[in-house]
Amino acid sequence: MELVTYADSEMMMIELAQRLAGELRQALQSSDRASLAVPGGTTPGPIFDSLCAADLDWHRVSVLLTDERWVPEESPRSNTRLLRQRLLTGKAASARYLPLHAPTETPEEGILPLAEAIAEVLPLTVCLLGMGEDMHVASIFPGADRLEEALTAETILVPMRAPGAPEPRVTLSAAVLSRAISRHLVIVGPAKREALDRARSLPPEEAPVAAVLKGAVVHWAES
Ligand SMILES: O=C(O)[C@H](O)[C@@H](O)[C@H](O)[C@H](O)COP(=O)(O)O
Repeated sequence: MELVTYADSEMMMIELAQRLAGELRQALQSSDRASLAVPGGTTPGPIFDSLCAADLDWHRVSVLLTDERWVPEESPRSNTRLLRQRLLTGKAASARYLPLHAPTETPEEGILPLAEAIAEVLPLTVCLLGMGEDMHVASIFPGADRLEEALTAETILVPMRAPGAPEPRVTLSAAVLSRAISRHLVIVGPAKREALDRARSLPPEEAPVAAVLKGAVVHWAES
């Protein structure tokens, strides 16, 4: 992996948005379509605010989440809601959105058609990832019920229940995430930097992020 450090997170978010847009633009020069997977959580909002204004053929881009909490879109915990408010707006409003949530009670009941639609845009052209201090990536948590499947199976989408996650989740598998043509991990603060350093010498069962680090670019700002 490559580590890029920034003087402050505000600059990092702007530069990273430009880089992601540049990679998508370049991919669209040689392909009809490109795909972009992004995380939810609290970190990527400012990246979305810049990226949604990028000048590119958004109607040829499929956008999806790396993982979603199984909650209705009206919930403040919904990553879809974050995406609609801050990424799928402005110029990016014409992107094709591939949902990771369906109105069923459990993810098991709803994910099959979602996974079939995602299969059509693989491998991902560009994948942005976040990471938790517990070294989870997307919703692949240490101690989760289907951790092994998410780390080793060829499945596209895996339902997940984890001790640290208040509701069921659905996540792209490590197989899908690690095959993205371009992979970026964005983290802020000393605690996440320490977690990243720890993860580099741990097996993915203990530090799931380790499964996607090879060939990735990590972007870090102290604050
Ligand atoms: O839905 C989510 O929570 C995410 O996609 C998740 O993988 C996130 O990237 C990390 O938990 C970091 O979250 P923060 O950015 O909030 O620290």
